[in-house]
Amino acid sequence: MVIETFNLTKQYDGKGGCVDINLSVKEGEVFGFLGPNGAGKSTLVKTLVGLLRPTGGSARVLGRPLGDIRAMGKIGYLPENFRYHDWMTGLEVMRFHAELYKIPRPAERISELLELVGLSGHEKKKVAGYSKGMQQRLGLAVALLADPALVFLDEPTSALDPVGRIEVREIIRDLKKKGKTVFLNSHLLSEVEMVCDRVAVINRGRIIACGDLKDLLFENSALTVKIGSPAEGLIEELKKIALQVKLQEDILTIKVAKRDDIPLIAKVIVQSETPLYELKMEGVSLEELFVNLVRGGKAIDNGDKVHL
Ligand SMILES: Nc1ncnc2c1ncn2[C@@H]1O[C@H](COP(=O)(O)OP(=O)(O)OP(=O)(O)O)[C@@H](O)[C@H]1O
Repeated sequence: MVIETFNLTKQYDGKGGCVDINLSVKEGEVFGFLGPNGAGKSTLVKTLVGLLRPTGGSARVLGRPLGDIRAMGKIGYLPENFRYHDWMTGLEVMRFHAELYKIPRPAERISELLELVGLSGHEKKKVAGYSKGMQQRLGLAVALLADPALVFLDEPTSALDPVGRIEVREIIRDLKKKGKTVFLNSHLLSEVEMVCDRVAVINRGRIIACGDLKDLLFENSALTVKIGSPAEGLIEELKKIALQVKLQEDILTIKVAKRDDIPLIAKVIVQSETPLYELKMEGVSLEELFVNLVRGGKAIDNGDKVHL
C-alpha cells in the first residue's frame, strides 16, 4: 500500500478537520477524495504530506511513518491555495524547488516539465504576470519535479479552462501509466469519474463511502423492467436473486448485487412466461451518488458507510 491510515485524526482545538480516517491507497491507482466544502479534504492531505501533525491515530505513506524525510522526497504536492513569490519568474520558481529537491541535471527536467504543463515560452515572465491558470500549471510542474512516486493534487484544475482540464487529465493518466500513484481532491465530479479507479467520500470530517468507483456506481444503479401481467410466484423468484424488487404498475425496479445477475433476471422472467417488453440498467452518475451521500439520502442501502 502506498497510503495506509489507521483512525487518523487531525482536529483544530478539538474541532473540524478529519476524524478516524481509515483508508488505503494502492500503488499505481488514481484515488479520488471527494467531499463538500469544509469536509476535511485538505486537512487530510496536509496531514499525509507531513505539513500538519495528527492529533490521533497513525498512517504510513510510501511505507514510512508520517513526516519521514525519505518518503517526503518521493511525494509531489500541489496545494489548493498556494502562492509563489510573484517577483520570481516561472523558471526561477522551478530552479528554486529543483535545488530544494537536489535534482540532478535540473535544466533538462525543468524544460521537460514546462513543456508538459504548457508553460514553455512563458518561463522568463514574472509569476506576478501569470494568469491563475498559468500559476496552477506552474504548481503542477513543481509538484512533478522530483519524479514523485506519489502525487497529491488538491483541486488541480480549479483555475483551468476546458482545454487545460483535458491536458491535466492526460497528465494524470500518463502518471498512472508510469506506475505513479495519484491522490486527487476535486469538486469536479465528472473529471473524477473519468480518471479515478477508486474514490472515498468525506463529510463532516468522516469517511462516508469508499470503494471501487465502478462498483460504487453499479451498487447504486437499478434495473428497470417493463413487463406484462406478472406470472404467479415471479416476484418471489426474483427476490431470490435480487437485493431488492419493487413492482409499480407494469414496471419492475430491481437492484442486483452484480452484473452477472442481469441475464439471470431476464431468464427467470422469460421462463415464467411473463411478457417482457423492456429491460435496462438505470445508472447513477458520480454527481448523483455524491449528492445522495452527502445529503444523507438512500444512495447506499447497507448502512451509511461502504467498504468494498
Ligand atoms: N487552520 C485551521 N484552524 C481551525 N479550523 C480549521 C483550520 N483548517 C481547517 N479548519 C476546519 O476544518 C474543517 C475542514 O477543513 P478543510 O479545509 O480540511 O476542508 P476541505 O474539505 O478541504 O474544504 P474545501 O473543499 O472548502 O477546500 C472545516 O470545518 C474548517 O473550518
